[in-house]
Amino acid sequence: MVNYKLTYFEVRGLAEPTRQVFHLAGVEFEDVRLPQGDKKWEDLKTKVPFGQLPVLSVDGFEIPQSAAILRYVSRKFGFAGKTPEEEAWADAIVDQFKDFVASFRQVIIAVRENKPAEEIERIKKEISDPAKESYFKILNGILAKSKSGFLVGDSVTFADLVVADNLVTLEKNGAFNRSEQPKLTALLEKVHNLPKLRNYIASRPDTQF
Ligand SMILES: N[C@@H](CCC(=O)N[C@@H](CS)C(=O)NCC(=O)O)C(=O)O
Repeated sequence: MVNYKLTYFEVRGLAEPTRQVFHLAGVEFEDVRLPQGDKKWEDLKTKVPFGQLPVLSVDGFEIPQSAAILRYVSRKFGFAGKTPEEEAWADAIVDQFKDFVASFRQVIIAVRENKPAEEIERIKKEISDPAKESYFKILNGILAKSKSGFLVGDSVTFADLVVADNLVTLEKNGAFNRSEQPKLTALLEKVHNLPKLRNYIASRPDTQF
């Protein structure tokens, strides 16, 4: 049996879609969640391939970078799309998600740097709000044409997991309102009600990110 160990911090963040692929596939893995500020991290940081987490160890072979890890497990367990074209669409949606997240990073940095509230509001209005509008429009357009209710093809892919988990984060941080987004809400609920995910979602640690 292959030994999988996924190491990350005590949040959903960049590791959550990969955790969900393991649950969907019914494949056992060690889900290591280091508490923020854990002293172990100082030492581990010098040892992991790119000095950051998440890292997936596969029988001791370490893979860094969350997107590479997620694609690797999704391909291996059948959640990457059923054809090269579906795989390309799953990748495209995740790339679009990354563009959107980049717009939010500026708000997070401004908050961290204790920038005045007006400055944070300005960044939101000029960068994050239009980016969210465009991202939601793209996703709604895809879902309007989807027969399955999933973003790609007729079954769940890692693109659905990435988008759904980000909707959770947006909702927890006041940037996603279910009553305003029926299609995205249906996607989120569809993913969370997948029989192999339902129990995990209900029992996982509740975190802001
Ligand atoms: N592009 C990388 C980013 C990884 C990253 O930023 N990891 C953060 C946690 S979300 C980290 O390891 N922070 C601790 C540090 O840099 O010391 C990925 O997607 O895996």
